[in-house]
Amino acid sequence: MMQPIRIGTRGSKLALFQAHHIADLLQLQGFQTEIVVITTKGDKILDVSISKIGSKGVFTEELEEQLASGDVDIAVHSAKDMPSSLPDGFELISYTKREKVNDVILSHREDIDYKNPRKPLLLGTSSTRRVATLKHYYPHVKTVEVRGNLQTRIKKMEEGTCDALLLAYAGAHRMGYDELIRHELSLDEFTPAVGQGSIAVEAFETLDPALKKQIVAATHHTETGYRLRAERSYLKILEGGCSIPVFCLAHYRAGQVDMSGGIISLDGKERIQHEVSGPADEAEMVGKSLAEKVIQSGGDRILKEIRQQLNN
Ligand SMILES: NCc1[nH]cc(CCC(=O)O)c1CC(=O)O
Repeated sequence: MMQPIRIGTRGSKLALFQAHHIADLLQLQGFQTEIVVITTKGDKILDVSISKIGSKGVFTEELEEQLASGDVDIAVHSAKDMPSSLPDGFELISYTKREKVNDVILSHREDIDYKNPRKPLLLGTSSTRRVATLKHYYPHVKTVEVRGNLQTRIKKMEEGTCDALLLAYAGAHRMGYDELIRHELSLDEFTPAVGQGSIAVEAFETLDPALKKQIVAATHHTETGYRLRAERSYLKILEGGCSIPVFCLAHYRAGQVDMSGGIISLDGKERIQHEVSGPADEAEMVGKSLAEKVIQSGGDRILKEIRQQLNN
């Protein structure tokens, strides 16, 4: 009998949900699966903001060690959490069908009105993109850093740390918190982070090519793939780790990718955004052309300033 496909994942509820989703897709094609939980540095360090630890690899390093040693066949991640370049030999081989990509406001309270400057509001988030975007469009909204997994964040909100949380719809939905969603934020203002809403499968170069092909066939969503390739190519040039507020969203339409994306200064004062379109089978080129447009119109200066501010 064939060995089960060993799926490496972090142990958070969201990560396990995502790993089980991949397992389900593989089982539908007749594969046996086994889920292997791996603890990463990022799971252990809870008291320091990720933008200060340096985002690179804190949630992926241990998973990649086990991929390289062959202890697991694939690793499953939120596509959004994956750096734009992976270490040598590693590859994102598939992306699942993308969830709704919006950010949402989650709260037990029903009277959350983020648009009204006369209503004080304290939003919990730990994303520099979301904080800067709020400062830009809704400067009256106060923010407080709330870290940890979704369950921890909700607990902190219940303890009074904040009135509401600003999160990705995808995570809130996967964790079953739909009934707490009070607002779905517009994609024009809160353009999501690259890859938001899709689950990525990572493999090492030693994975058997025939098996790899079957895993891709079982888990990959072609349109999402074009969108994410375009967005990740944009991210690669902007070198935006998750601490740098770059944003980008690609849509797929009749063989084309249409992209909108940019960068926002940490204080929210400057926001650059551009749009590009191009053939989906040249998604990387399209992402690159968007990056060049953003860089040339002042994005390089904003990026430099952000790097300096984060290093202080
Ligand atoms: N930054 C953490 C993270 N990574 C992926 C998700 C949600 C799921 C997704 O976007 O695919 C979240 C939570 C959030 O941003 O609110």
